[in-house]
Amino acid sequence: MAQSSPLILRLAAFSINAANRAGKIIRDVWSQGELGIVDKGKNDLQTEADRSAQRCIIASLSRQFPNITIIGEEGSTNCEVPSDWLVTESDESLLQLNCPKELLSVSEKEVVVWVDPLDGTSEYTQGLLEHVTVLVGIAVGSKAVGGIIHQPYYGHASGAESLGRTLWGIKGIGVGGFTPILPPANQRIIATTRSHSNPLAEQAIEALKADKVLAVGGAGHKVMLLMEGKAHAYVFARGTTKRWDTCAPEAVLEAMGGRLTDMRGGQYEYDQNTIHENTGGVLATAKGEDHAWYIQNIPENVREALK
Ligand SMILES: Nc1ncnc2c1ncn2[C@@H]1O[C@H](COP(=O)(O)O)[C@@H](OP(=O)(O)O)[C@H]1O
Ligand SMILES: [Mg+2]
Ligand SMILES: [Mg+2]
Ligand SMILES: [Mg+2]
Repeated sequence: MAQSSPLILRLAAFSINAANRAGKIIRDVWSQGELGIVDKGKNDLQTEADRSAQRCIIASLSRQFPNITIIGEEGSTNCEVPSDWLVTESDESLLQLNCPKELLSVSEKEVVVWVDPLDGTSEYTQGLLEHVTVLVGIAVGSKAVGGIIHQPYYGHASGAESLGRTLWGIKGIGVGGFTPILPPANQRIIATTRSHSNPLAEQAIEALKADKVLAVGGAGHKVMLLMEGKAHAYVFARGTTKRWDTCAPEAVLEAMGGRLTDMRGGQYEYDQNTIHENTGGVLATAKGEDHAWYIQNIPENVREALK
């Protein structure tokens, strides 16, 4: 790895390969057919794919970057992993990018990486494989600055021979791995949860009078819909996603001009001492300038409930 590249670029370049490796583990667990499902709470599933993908990512990252803080959804994990899960190479194309001044001299101690090894577990267990993503979010201080979203089953529905793609974004640099498309003007398409709604979350969606509501799995998947012009907003008026669900999606979306905040427009913090719950819900827009409209049109009782 080119040691001369700034840490943020080396970390993002390495995380791309780690997320790709985790995606292969997710496909392997699925095709072997033993999902090993555990319910961590109420409708809060974990599978062997979540556990193994997290071990792969954390073991690989912590060997390469021993002084960064890594927080993964599936808790502290045993870092002894099969040798073929250990990633050692990076996606070289990122190392040549121009790094913005404010990120040039970031040190490992300032970095927190938020890992969601498998986002959309509920949908994964039901075979809705295109909803699944692997999320690696990079925070400096309390800000989400970079994100990797790997979609292990991209191409599955169209019968593609080689599956998977990896999207990335770094604030101040831009995005890669896909072509950003703005959603159609004069329409309102809203993406929301498929498996974790409640009456308050439904009330918020109804108040926004969408032309179409897309109820799909995964925070990563919903933000991808915004980035590819398939939805205008992602609205989830419930405080049950966590920082690893939003760190990478926020960074990639904001690197291309969108926004992701709580339902009142407040930015989440991603430093190592922050709480994990996104207690204020999730509001993301493809065009950041639309954000204020959504905040204004979300009923006051919903915003109050998510304080
Ligand atoms: N009530 C709840 N309980 C557990 N997890 C929840 C939840 N509401 C949202 N989440 C998690 O937030 C992410 C996005 O939710 P959704 O797909 O419903 O929009 C998923 O991440 P994971 O699949 O990584 O756990 C989901 O499990
Ligand atoms: Mg989960
Ligand atoms: Mg998740
Ligand atoms: Mg997960």
